[in-house]
Order: sequence, then structure tokens, then C-alpha cells
Amino acid sequence: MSDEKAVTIPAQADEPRRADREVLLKVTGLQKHFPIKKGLLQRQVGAVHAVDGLDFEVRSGETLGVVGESGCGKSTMGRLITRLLEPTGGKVEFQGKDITHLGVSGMRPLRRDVQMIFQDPYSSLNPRHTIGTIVGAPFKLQGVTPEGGVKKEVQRLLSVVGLNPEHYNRYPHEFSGGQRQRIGIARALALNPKLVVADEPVSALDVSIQAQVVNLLDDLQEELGLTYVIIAHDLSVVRHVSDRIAVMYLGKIVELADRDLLYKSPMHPYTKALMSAVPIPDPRRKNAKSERILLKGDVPSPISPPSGCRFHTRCWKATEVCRTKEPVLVELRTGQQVACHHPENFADQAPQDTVLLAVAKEAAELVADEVLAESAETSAAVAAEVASEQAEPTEPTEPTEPTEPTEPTEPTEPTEPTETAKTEGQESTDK
Ligand SMILES: Nc1ncnc2c1ncn2[C@@H]1O[C@H](COP(=O)(O)OP(=O)(O)OP(=O)(O)O)[C@@H](O)[C@H]1O
Repeated sequence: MSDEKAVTIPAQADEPRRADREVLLKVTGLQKHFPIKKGLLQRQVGAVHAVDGLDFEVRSGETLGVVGESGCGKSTMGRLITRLLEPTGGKVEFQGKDITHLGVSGMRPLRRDVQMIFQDPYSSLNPRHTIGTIVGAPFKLQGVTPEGGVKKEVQRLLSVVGLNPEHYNRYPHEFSGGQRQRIGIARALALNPKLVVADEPVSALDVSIQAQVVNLLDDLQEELGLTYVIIAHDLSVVRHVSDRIAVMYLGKIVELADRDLLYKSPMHPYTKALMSAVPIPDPRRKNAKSERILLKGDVPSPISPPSGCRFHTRCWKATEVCRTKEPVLVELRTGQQVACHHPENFADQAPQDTVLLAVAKEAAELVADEVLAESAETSAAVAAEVASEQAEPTEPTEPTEPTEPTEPTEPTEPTEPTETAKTEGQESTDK
């Protein structure tokens, strides 16, 4: 079968800048707390804080990658923004319209514009229906008759995703995993959506097929002008397709950055740990020793998340401020927001707080020495680079970043390389 046929469409010239594009999706303070009920009376005894205050926006035509370990709330976030779940708090706006609490009938017209692709192509397709019925179902549900009829349109969609249109009458079991995911993609595209939320679209697939499906999504985006939110637990999946990446930890975004910035100089220690877990073919690192950061234990329970910075129980940089004060997600560098008191590759945001917590010392034992040394070095080097970049414009004495952090009690010294080097050095010696 024609499963892995790639759809190649030339890249579009002079794309508008991201900032000039329409904000398609805007999420403010988004929360989902699943109640925990007990006893005969089903009284609520607690809640799973699956998503606990997300703020981000997605602009038309861009791809936002969302990554994080299992259980950090990625899927719940995906279901909230597609309104398959009702948020507990916060706001979801689509094209400027508040859709947070729209009911079934209110959501109906929007269902055309927002579609979801699911992780498991085996369970998401009804085995008793032909792929013609499956891909044509959205037309039936929405009462839409495409030009030329449903069959013709379904066959067109099948060929768009690289499947043989002649296989219209076949059943899902006759297809491989990669082909089934293509069927799922064809179904999601049927109504010509604006936003597609793909929840781990390739993680159930064989590694050899993953790249083909990711490339297909990429090609379709260019051809159809789609906007994606792609959820993955693995940074390698989102690396090549995302414009920006949000890193989630225990229901929160800890870092949200332009893809290149994130890979070049991750700021949150959690991002750095996630990245070090993925072998990245980087020629500059080919002679480097193993830089793996092993994270201690599992993600803590979202029923009672840790105080302050939720990552402090596993972070090798955690100090008292991390335990007591929740860091705010702020734009420390243009295009890079981070919620951390002691970011990597940047000036310390709480330089006065240098005594490591006991858990941090334990966590540091799992971090390779090279990483700890590199942490100190790169922070100094990047801060120096930032300082020299900022020295180039006409006002060489102006040290401020374009966007000011909103945290008023945390005065930052983003461009002071010696401060970073000193703080990082202090931390290293503290260990
Ligand atoms: N319907 C539900 N009722 C109660 N708790 C839930 C429900 N759905 C998800 N959770 C919990 O919310 C937390 C976040 O789950 P979610 O599936 O969103 O995480 P995830 O990052 O997508 O993980 P995975 O990659 O394993 O799917 C988990 O602790 C999960 O057990």
C-alpha cells in the first residue's frame, strides 16, 4: 500500500512574521482540577491538580510543541483547549471568542475549526467501520455535504495524507500503525480545521515510521495553512516541527521559548534535564562526554504538588527560595519565558539565595560533573554574549532586556556576566 508516500510541497516564501499573525488561541490561567471523591456520599476529599494555571497563545500558522514527562498534564491541556474537557478555572479564547464554558451546541460550529489527533491509532478508529465511513463521519456529524459528494472528498483526503483512495472500503485492521495514524489525520482534516491539536501523534508508532508521520504533518501545515499544538513527551519529536516549545511540569509551564533558543540555551533546569535525556546529534558536542542528567524519582503527585517551585524536589539547584516562593513565568530573554529562580544560561534571579537544599545536593549526585561545570560555564558565557550583543546597538550602556519581567520583587541583572559566574561558582562550591 502507499503508506509512507511523502507529500512534498514547496516552502512558502515571505511568510509573515509570527508577531504579525492573528492570535488563534489564547489561554489565560487555565486550570483543571479533577475531584477525588470518597465514601458512600462521594464527598470530595481532594483534587488532582492536572493543569494548574497555564498562560500561552498560539498564532495562526505556527506550531507549538508541548513537552513534559508522563503525568504533567499535557493531554489534559490538549483536551481543555479543544474543549473536550470543561476547565475548572481560567479562560480559553479562540479567534478572540471566549469558548471556556460553551455547551455542546455552542461548540458545534467550532468543532470544524478545532480538531484533535489522538495518540493511539489502534483504539481511536472504530474497527467495524470502513475508512470511508470513518473519514467521512465529520461531514455527517456537521451536516455538511462537500462539493462532489462525501465519497469523492474522502478519497481526496486519503490521497492528501498519502493513502490509496481505492482503499476507501477497507477496514482499520487492514492497515499498519502509520497508515492508521494517516487515517486519523485525514479525519481530522475533513472539515478544513484551523487548529489541530495532536496528542502524542507518533508515540504509539514504530520509530522508523514516526519521522514520516511528523513530516506529513509538517507538509500539510504548509499546504493547508494549519496551526498545530503538538504534544509529546519526547523533545526529539517536536524539535523539527515546532516554532515554539512549552515545557510542562506538574500542571504548569516552566519554560516557553522559540525552538532555537530553547535548544541553544535552555533556561529551566527541568528543560535541560529533558534535553539531556535525548541523544541529540550535535556536531559541536561530538567529543563531549555523556552529559545526562538523571532525574530523581517520578513526577510528584499532582494531588499535593510541592510548595514554591514544583520542580524543587528534583532540582540540583534548589535553594530555600525555590521551596517557599513560586517562580513566575517571565520573559527573561526576548522569545524565552522561564519560571525559575536560578535559571541555566542566564543570570541568577535570586543571587542572594545560595545555600542548596538537602534535596538539591542529593539531586546533584545524579547530575554528571560535566553538566554541573558546564552549567556554570555556559551561564557565564551566555550572559557575556548577551552583554556583548546588547553593547552593539547605538546605546551601548543600555543593559535592559526588551521585555521586562513582571516579577516586581525579583530585581534581575540579566546582562551582568560576572554576577552569573560568581553565583554559579558559589553554587558549585556549595555542593
Ligand atoms: N479524568 C481524570 N480523573 C482524575 N485524574 C486524571 C484524569 N485525567 C488525568 N488525570 C490525572 O491528571 C494528571 C495529568 O494527566 P495527563 O494525562 O494530562 O498527563 P500527561 O502529561 O498527558 O501524561 P501522559 O503522557 O502519561 O498522558 C495525571 O496525574 C493523571 O492521573
